[in-house]
This record gives sequence, structure tokens and C-alpha cells, in this order.
Amino acid sequence: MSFSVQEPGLFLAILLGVPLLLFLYVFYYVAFFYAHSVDGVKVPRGNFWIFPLIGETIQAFSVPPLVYFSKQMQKYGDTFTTHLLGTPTILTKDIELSKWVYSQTNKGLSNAIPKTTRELLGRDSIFFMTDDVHKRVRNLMKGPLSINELVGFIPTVDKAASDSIATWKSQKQVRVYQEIKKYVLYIAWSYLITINTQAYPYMDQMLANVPGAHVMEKLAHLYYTTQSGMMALPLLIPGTNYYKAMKARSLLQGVIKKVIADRQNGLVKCNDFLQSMLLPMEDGSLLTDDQIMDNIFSLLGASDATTSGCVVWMVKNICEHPKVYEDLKAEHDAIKMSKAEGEALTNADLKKMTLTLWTMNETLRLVKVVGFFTGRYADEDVLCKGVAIPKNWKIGLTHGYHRDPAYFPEPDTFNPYRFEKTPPPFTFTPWGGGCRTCPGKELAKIEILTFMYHLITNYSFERAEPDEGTTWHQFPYPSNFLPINITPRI
Ligand code: HEM
Repeated sequence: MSFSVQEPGLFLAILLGVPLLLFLYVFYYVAFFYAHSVDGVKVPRGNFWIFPLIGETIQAFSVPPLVYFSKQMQKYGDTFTTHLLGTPTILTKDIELSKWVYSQTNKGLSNAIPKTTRELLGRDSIFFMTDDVHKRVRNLMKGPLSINELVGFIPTVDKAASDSIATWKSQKQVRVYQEIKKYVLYIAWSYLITINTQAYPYMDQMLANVPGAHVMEKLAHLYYTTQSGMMALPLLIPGTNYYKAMKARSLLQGVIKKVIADRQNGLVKCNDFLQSMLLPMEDGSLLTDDQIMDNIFSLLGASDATTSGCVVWMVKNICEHPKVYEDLKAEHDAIKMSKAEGEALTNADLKKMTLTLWTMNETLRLVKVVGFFTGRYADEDVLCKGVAIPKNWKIGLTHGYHRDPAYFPEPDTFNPYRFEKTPPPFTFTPWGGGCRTCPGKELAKIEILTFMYHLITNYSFERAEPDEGTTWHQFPYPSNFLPINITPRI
């Protein structure tokens, strides 16, 4: 259909009607937005820009998140209102408010995770559990993820780090982020669900059409395909990333379900995380297959970008701080000297890596590796510490107090030695807080310290591209995956 000056009525209606509708919509939205309050308390000051669906999304994502936060916080204070990715959002660096939010699981707040991620992680994931179910599943996970249990896993991590570093022998340059991601994923699979091709002969058949030289590579391929759908538009149309991700997930799901069935039938018994998930919870009930599967998926996802992100930023920081690098060499060389050739690291060795631990902490203080926009959705109107969080709004936790000079003098300077003194309570929260505190932090520490030991004792390294930028795609990482020039140490 076309219209022309022969249809002046229609033309005039469109000419006046469209702007009028747009004006009314924006007017309604402005009124609706500013009228928002909880028990008479208005939402914090801020700006949501003129188009409600877009809000400040473009401004917020076109600069590093820290630049955006500090600009808005200078204008509006430690807690401000904005509109990001279609959601009215309150962002805060206020310690009391953050502490309160972290401590809630069942009082009207749920994890703010995009819909696509939710579908791919699975609805029965720990990330979306609340109330008693969350508590019971956390308690079940506590055992296998405790340091006492993990001590027995250190030799496996040690071998994985040593093997990973050994593959660099013929190379002069490696990209740290790519290498570390392979290592972290391998460990996650090994710990969560022991994959043994002899015990699971059907796996070869199920994965026959998946690219990869062996089962682990095929599983990694499926995992990464699933991951690529996490930030994609939820279009279930052949060819889209989301469609491919859902297909990969369904294949992985089939494989894991068969492994679970073998364990339940007692055909295979392994000492891994999955075996612990088959035990009864404190009320005597068992997890369903879907709950087990979704949580294995969730732990794979939760461990991957975070641990890899931490290591890659640590290596970058070490390259840029020669004194720290020299002191770390001394720390690791002393441990190496105390061990026989090829002897695996022990928990006692890891405990000697004090400066490495401080370097990890300092890195996590400066870079929020879990992504800058973590937080909670309000399932009902919430009033907390004088801040109104209306129903369906998001409260985003920026960890901005990590850069508060009152707690961390010269906060923008990389200085691991500051961790010689424990920071004041709740000023340093890289693992979150309250009942959702990261349950994988002990495993992450073992992976990180062990990898740094093998890297530092085997190679001298320097940045190959000192001007490399940062990509802020969900999780921050060096844009070219941090290429480093390496020379074997004799
Ligand atoms: C350097 C590495 C890591 C960092 C910095 C980190 C950080 C965090 C943070 C801040 C949270 C809380 C998020 C929130 O409250 O919204 C969290 C939750 C979680 N993390 Fe980690 N994490 C790391 C590694 C791991 C690893 C290796 C695993 C698994 C083995 C893991 C499993 C989880 C799980 C399952 C949750 C959700 C807990 C719940 O909702 O109850 N994380 N992590």
C-alpha cells in the first residue's frame, strides 16, 4: 500500500499522530519513572535519557565501565539511577547497601542474569535458586568444594598446569587468555564430572559429529558453542548463535544425563563433584537429574571466564611491575628448590605463595572479573538503607569501594604488598558476600597459584603488545588475548 497527497487525511494523521504518540509515550515514561518510590521514598537521582528502552546503554557501554560509573557518581553520589539494556537500574558502590544486597536470598531479590544466560545455564541452576532449596544445594556443594576435599585434587591441577605449560616449549609467543581458558576448562571438567572414554564407550558415538580430536576437545567445543549464545539475542532460528548454543546445550545435556544414569545405576563410581551431587541432602531428598545437570553447567560457566580473567590480568600486571615479578620469581624458585624433580605441588607449597596470593587479590581488587553489571532484580518493592528499589528494577553492585582511597591508599596503583595488612571488613569483596559468596573460591585459588608457579618457574616472559586494549564483552579481557614473548628458564 502507498499513500500520497491524494490521501491528505491519512497523511496528516500520520504526520501529527506519530510525534504525538511518541511525545505521550516519553511523557508517560518520564512521569512513571520519576514517580517511582517505595513507601514514599523516591528512587535515587540519576539519568535514564530520553528513550526508555535504550536509556544510557550506549553511554555506559561505549566507555570502560569504571569511567562511566565515576562520571555518574561524581554527579549523583555513590548510588544512582539509570536505565541499561531495557531495565531501570540502580547502581551503587555504597558498602552498607552492597552488604545488605549480598546478604539476601529470599527477601524479594533474585539474581540479575540475562534471559539468554538463564536458558543456557538452566532454570534449575543454583544461580536462580532461592530460599531453602538454595541453602540445601549450597550445603551439598560445600563438601566437594571445601579445601579439605580439594587437597586431594591438587596433584591433578598440578599435572594439568605442567602439561599446559609444556605445550609452549616450541613457541616463542603465546596468547595467555587462550591458553589459560583451555587449562581452566580441562580442570573444571575433570573435577566436576570425570570423563573416562573406557567407562563411557557411548560417548564417542554421541559426539561423533562434533569437531575435536578427542572427547575432551569435543566437550570443550560444545561448551564454547553454548557460551557464545549467552549474550546473543534469544532468536531460536537456525543459523543464529542462540540456536547453535541451544543445540550444543541439548547434546551436552544428553551426554551428561547418560553419565548421571550410569552413576545412579552404580555402573560407574568416581570420586568427583557429580558423585557428591547424588547424595541425599539434609532433608533426605535427592536432586533431580535436571538440577544436577544445570548445576554442572553452572559451575562450568562460573569457573571459566572468572578464573581465566584473573590469571590473564595477573600476568599483565606482573609484566608491568618488574619488582613484583622479581619477588615472585624468588618466591616460586624457593619452592621449586625445595622439591624433587617432577614432584607435584602440595597444599603446604601453595601456602608458601604469599606474594602470589597478594598479587591475585590486588588484581581482583582492580578488575571485576565477574563482569561489571552483576546484581539482583527486585521481585517486590524493596526499601533498604533508605534506598528505594522498586519491583522489577535491578540493583547493580559495582564494587566501587575497591578503589576508595579511604581503604586502599593510591587506589589506582597496582601494589600487591598492600595486602600484607588485611583490608577492613567488607571493603574487599571479589568473591561476593553473604549466602551467595562464591563457593568455588578455594578451587579457583588452587588453579591460579598452581598455574603461576609453573609459568614463573619455566619461562621468562614479557608483553608482546604493550598498547593492547581491553574488550568489555560481558567479562573484561585483553583484546588480543594478551600475547607474551616467552623464553625458557634453564
Ligand atoms: C577468580 C575466580 C572467581 C571469582 C572472582 C568468582 C567470583 C564470584 C562472585 C563475586 C560470585 C557472587 C555473584 C553474586 O552474588 O551475584 C560468585 C558466585 C558463584 N561462583 Fe564464583 N568466582 C570465581 C571462580 C569460581 C569457580 C572456580 C567456581 C566453581 C567451581 C565458581 C562457582 C560459583 C557459583 C556456583 C556461584 C553462585 C553461588 C550462588 O548463587 O549461591 N566460581 N563467584
